[in-house]
Amino acid sequence: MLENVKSVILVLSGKGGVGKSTVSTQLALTLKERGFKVGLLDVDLCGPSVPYILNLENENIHQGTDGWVPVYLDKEQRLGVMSIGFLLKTRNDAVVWRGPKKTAMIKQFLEDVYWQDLDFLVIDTPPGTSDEHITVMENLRQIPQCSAIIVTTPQEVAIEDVRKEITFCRKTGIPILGIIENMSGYQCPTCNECTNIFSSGGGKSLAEISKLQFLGCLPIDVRVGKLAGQGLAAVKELPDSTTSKVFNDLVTVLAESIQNGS
Ligand SMILES: Nc1ncnc2c1ncn2[C@@H]1O[C@H](COP(=O)(O)OP(=O)(O)OP(=O)(O)O)[C@@H](O)[C@H]1O
Ligand code: SF4
Repeated sequence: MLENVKSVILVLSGKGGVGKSTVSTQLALTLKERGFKVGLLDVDLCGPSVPYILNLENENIHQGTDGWVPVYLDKEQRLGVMSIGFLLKTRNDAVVWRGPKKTAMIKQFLEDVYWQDLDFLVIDTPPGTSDEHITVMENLRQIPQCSAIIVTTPQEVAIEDVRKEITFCRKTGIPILGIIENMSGYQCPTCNECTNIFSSGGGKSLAEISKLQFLGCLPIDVRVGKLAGQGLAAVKELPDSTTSKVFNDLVTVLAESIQNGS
């Protein structure tokens, strides 16, 4: 049930492993820290890692009178989480369902979860442009306030996949809020020096070419990697980090967008 949701943010990536779940969870945590009511929906059926990242692996979802009740990270219920991972016995249980069963499950997740009034619903989607993607997109097309953030890494191959993702979004009519470049250089935890291990700037130039907003570069930061499994927000634990700045700036953009109703 999405009637009580003001704004839906899809987090997309052209391929797996680029940090989509890290971005989805840190975005949801930053929104919560900034005082918004947030839902995080993990429909990445290939690798539902959100319960692990938020340290909610032993939690269960249950059916309430109004629908499935999300798992709340905090007593105040400011961040509710729903993931296919809650239905699996262990994180390593691969979801081997075939297409129709997967799409039915995603549809159910979009329609039958009882979200209380939310400012933002962040959706961690499966990588690529698969059937699951199309189901998510088709169901979200009708929501007036739905937009996408695309996550990429600086390398050429990832960028090529992102081009396909942009074309896909444009075809489905979902507005793209912008591009984030993750794993953009290695940030030394001791001196904060950032070293570009591979190339850099690919995400930014792709944003320019595609006439999209560039939402920032997130470096590889081992401290951010270590937050996974603990459910902690980089903006709170590492307030002086580049990661914290990028997420705070992104939330400022999102806050303005719901204020303006755009
Ligand atoms: N900026 C970063 N700094 C340090 N580690 C990172 C960063 N981004 C991601 N990671 C680490 O890289 C790994 C992959 O990240 P994540 O699970 O977020 O990617 P994904 O794109 O969601 O992958 P999948 O497609 O498998 O779901 C994780 O171990 C995560 O902790
Ligand atoms: S300056 Fe270089 S060697 Fe020194 S702590 Fe930073 S990255 Fe490590």
